[in-house]
Amino acid sequence: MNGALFPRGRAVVGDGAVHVPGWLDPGRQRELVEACREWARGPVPMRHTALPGGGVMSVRTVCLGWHWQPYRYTRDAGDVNGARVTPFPVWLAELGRAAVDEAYGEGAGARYAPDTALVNFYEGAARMGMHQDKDEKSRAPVVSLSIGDTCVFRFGNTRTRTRPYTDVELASGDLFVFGGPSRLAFHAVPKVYPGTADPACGMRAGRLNITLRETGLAGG
Ligand SMILES: O=C(O)CCC(=O)C(=O)O
Ligand SMILES: [Fe+2]
Repeated sequence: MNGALFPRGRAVVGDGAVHVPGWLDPGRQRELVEACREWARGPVPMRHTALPGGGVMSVRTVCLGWHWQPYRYTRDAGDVNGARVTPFPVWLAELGRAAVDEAYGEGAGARYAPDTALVNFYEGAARMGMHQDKDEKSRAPVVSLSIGDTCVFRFGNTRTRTRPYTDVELASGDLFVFGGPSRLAFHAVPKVYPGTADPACGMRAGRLNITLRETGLAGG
């Protein structure tokens, strides 16, 4: 229950969108934080993604398996240092399958084969505006894992970047899966609450979010 005064329950936020609070225990969170620290070192360093309009994203991101840059996936990080991205670990795909099982029921994750992860680090005033995850050819679910500070995760609809949407608090250890009719729903992180992370998660400050996806792209 994470010591919360009001234990947060599992919630279906939309058709195919499931929030499972506290899915990762503190030991698993610390392992993921350690892995993220390693991935952030390179060969492609964690960076503020440059946007086509000239701005940069406020979060810092490092990718596994395939490198995402607006708005495509490549093996090499042409917009950073040209290096090939860190391979997608087998154990992370297994965690993804367990997450899909947890969200949709035993066996649902059997064929889930994520081949890319975006690791986002939010510190200070970093946030993320309303967008769809639509650069993947596959429409397999997105698995989202959160560690560190609690945030507001805004989960909207597939038609507009405006209402109706639901604001959900994602805390350290929470799982959120969106697939099926919700796969292309607009979503955002309008706010992170600084200093809300339980130190047992392995982070002193900031928020980590790892999304697992299937690119639907072949080979390498
Ligand atoms: O940080 C989050 O919870 C969401 C991240 C996200 O939407 C993305 O990386 O596309
Ligand atoms: Fe997203």
